[in-house]
Amino acid sequence: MTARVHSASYIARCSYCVRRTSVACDVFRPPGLVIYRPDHLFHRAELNHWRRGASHKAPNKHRSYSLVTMASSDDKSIYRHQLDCAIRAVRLASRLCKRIQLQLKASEKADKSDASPVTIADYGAQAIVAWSLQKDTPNAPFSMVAEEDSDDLRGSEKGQGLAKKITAVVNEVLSEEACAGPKSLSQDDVLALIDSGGSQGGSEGFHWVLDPIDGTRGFVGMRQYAVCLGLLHKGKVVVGVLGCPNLPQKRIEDEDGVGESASKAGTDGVGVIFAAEKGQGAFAGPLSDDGRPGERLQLEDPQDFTELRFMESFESKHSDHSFTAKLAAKLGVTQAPLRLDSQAKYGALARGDAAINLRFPHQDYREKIWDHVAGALIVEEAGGKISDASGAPLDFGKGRWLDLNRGIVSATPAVHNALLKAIQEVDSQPQ
Ligand SMILES: Nc1ncnc2c1ncn2[C@@H]1O[C@H](COP(=O)(O)O)[C@@H](O)[C@H]1OP(=O)(O)O
Ligand SMILES: [Mg+2]
Repeated sequence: MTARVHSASYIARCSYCVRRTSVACDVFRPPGLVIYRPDHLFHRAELNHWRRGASHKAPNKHRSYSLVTMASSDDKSIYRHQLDCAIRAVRLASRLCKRIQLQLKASEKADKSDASPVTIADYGAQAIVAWSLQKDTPNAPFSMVAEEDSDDLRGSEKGQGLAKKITAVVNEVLSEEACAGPKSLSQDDVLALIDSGGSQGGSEGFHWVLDPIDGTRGFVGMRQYAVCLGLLHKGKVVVGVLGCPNLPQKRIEDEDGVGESASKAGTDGVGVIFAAEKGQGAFAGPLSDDGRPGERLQLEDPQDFTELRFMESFESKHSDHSFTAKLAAKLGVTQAPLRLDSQAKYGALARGDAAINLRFPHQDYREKIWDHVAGALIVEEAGGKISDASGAPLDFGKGRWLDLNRGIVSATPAVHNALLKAIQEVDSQPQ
């Protein structure tokens, strides 16, 4: 279909390698569809600049071309680059979390009711993700909707003491990173990085969405937790990454596979990263490897609903276990539920450890977008479905909150349909 194919090169800043570089414009198809080499993606601001007018010149003297519009294939190239940035950020933050959890585990005298280790890990992971994303996209406008802010770290003596410890551990982790350079971050740098997560999000533009440690109770309890990072574009999730340092790399057969798993973190077979890009599938792989995870995930509906298993929160305070038991009975499910903390459940669903993930918080709990953005895309890209309890899609473009009917259900497609029906039936039963 291509009328004529030109090839050209010009100088631009490549946001992949961050250097000024001569880049081939491999294919140019009138009336203006431009496809860039996938390994050299341009900074968004430059793309926008080119986008604005109907007839911009390529940014050097070599040749001029009419870059009329960037087709959606270019958005996809941006997503691919952002996915790589997100994977790097999540791996780095997971390393920080793992380090703190193992210290907590090793300390005989650790006071498990002391909230400071998880606090340090939470803030530290947020700072590291912000640092890594900003480093990888140096000229892009940066917007991040994240759970933490530094208010509690600035005023009191205790807060300042925590800020000092957070800064130390962030620098410790960065000092092992070749790309971090020799300069360490000051306490003010770290607090500013934490506060860069204060965006309100919305349905326009790009927004990173971060839960630095999802499942804080799982983290303290040495069970499951996840570093969860997603990217919204025009209110839709286009990139999702979950770092699950304590999740077995093999499918979980029963709860014994995930009990107190912190001691196994970092050992062979433990620690998984899930990654998905809109329209390009979901993948899983070892958290300790480099690069994109390689195992493609593809969900299939089970033949026999009685054989399937559902997942729910480990904490009964977070999801109504008695309601989910009624739903399971309605579907004819006989297996005991798999109870896991955090969005690790979405990853486990996407790779087929269980066919359903149910979340029915108690009344008055208001969901936040960072608790579902990354996991939702991973489930959908693996071929699953996610919605609220009425079947409505989740709208992540309304700000920091996720307002919905009640509950969030995700499952393989046919099971999801059956679930929505079962919810209606259980709801209409006399109490
Ligand atoms: N009362 C609550 N009801 C429902 N979810 C809650 C409640 N309190 C905290 N959460 C959130 O539930 C998520 C964990 O769910 P699960 O138990 O399924 O792993 C976490 O994001 C946690 O928030 P936070 O991240 O602030 O700890
Ligand atoms: Mg959370």
